[in-house]
Amino acid sequence: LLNLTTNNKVSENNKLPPGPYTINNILGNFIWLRKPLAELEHIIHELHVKYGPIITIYIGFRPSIFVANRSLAHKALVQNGAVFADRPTPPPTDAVISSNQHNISSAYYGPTWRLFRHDISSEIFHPSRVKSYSHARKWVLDILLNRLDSQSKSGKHIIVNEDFKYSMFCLLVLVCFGDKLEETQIKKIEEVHHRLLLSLGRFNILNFWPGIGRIVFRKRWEELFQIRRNLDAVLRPLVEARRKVRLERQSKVKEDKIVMVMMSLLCQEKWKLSEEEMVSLCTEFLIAGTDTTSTVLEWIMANMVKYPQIQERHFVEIKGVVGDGEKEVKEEDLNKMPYLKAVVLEGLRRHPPGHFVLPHSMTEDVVLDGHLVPKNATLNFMVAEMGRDPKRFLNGDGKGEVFDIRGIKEIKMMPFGAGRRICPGSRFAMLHLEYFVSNLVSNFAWKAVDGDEVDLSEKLEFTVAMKNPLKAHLSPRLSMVKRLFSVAVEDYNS
Ligand code: HEM
Repeated sequence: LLNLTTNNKVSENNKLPPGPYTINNILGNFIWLRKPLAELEHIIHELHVKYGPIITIYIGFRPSIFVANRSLAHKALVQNGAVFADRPTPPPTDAVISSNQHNISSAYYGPTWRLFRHDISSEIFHPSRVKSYSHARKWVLDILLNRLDSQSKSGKHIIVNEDFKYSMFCLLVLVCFGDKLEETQIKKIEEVHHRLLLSLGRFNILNFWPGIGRIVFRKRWEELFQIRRNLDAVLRPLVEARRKVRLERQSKVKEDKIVMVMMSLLCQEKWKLSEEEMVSLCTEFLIAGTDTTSTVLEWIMANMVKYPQIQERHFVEIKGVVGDGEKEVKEEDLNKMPYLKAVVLEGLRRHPPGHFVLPHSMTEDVVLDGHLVPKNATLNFMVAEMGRDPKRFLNGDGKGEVFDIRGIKEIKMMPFGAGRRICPGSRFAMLHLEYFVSNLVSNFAWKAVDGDEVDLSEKLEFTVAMKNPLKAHLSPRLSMVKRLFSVAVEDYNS
């Protein structure tokens, strides 16, 4: 019925979207596999200019189709969401970390994915639940402000990216395990995840002819298994401890409902997870949420430093909402700040942490824009390119319609993806971005380092990060009373 009504029916006339390689050749595959991702993005852009908004290349042994057009993305992901919501079989190295697709991002579009996704959306990312982690956000904000404050006292500039990453990581650890862990414990968990992220690129080659690769690249495989063992070693004790707490609390169901965190969810009988699988889901949660959010935070603050008028306008907005003398911007204040929301959206539009979404695949052969999109292909979307449309997100008076980041009616940009596989943490991430940006501006005046302009060039790490990390001078903001007092003291002294 869907095929008939949307004209997606495959006929013999439908061919793969155009592209440079129409036959699946081994040499071609190898060339693509050896290209760094950043270079690949540039080449795919050039191919779109030459062949149009939907193209095919061969990466690995199957056709890879790329879409660069927002309305085509909407047609696929939103209007025909179910057909385009599958994931390709992950490469063998991914299976080691994801415990054979026992996580949300790599699971096929089927009952396991539906169960994970439904529960995590309703129990962890539901607006009321997201609100209930406000104590965690305040705790982490205080850690971050204290770190920045003590560094700012030295009078030297600060490089903030490690502090941002650490804060986001602490926040997610708290939402994952429900306890304030010791700093040494958090550091250990962070270290193994960091090591995993750093090594991911090196493991790509293992997926090319994995059979032979197991012999030729024996040491690198061993390195991957060692990372998996390290993850197990730091996370399993926490998983076991949480399981115990849950057993002890079984008679007090209500209490457990209040402290619903990721681990409570994983321990549910219906999920039937082994400890190894729980570790994989925790790792996915921590990895998916940390670098993505902290990178965008750094990009937004970099723009605030480079364009002081944006920082000033937001500071005036803060003063209009929280009042003088009050430094903390509370979560309930955020909805009264349309300019802040526009700044965060603009940050996501210009600097999405992923320039592509995760690879999609199709549940059946289907037609998109007159082209065949076969079941065995992978499909991806040019997120960064789509966002470079020069539209802005603030309506004239700042009080108009709220911008829909999920792109249900129309996709204007898609930093979180769109449709059924849209990032389930998008609301959570947006709240964190707004809360941290606003409090960072409210507590400190951010200034560029003399002679060292903010450089907005990009570098591909796990996310697309700043090539030259943000450096800034931070000076604590004073309230009006304190400001008048310090001027009076200065006058008196002089
Ligand atoms: C600024 C922050 C973030 C950005 C820009 C972002 C972006 C994305 C994107 C582009 C996808 C792929 C969508 C697709 O394949 O079509 C995704 C998937 C996902 N994200 Fe996020 N994300 C962010 C934060 C988070 C956070 C905080 C979490 C959780 C703690 C999270 C968890 C996930 C998961 C589990 C998936 C897989 C969804 C699925 O396959 O069904 N993300 N995200």
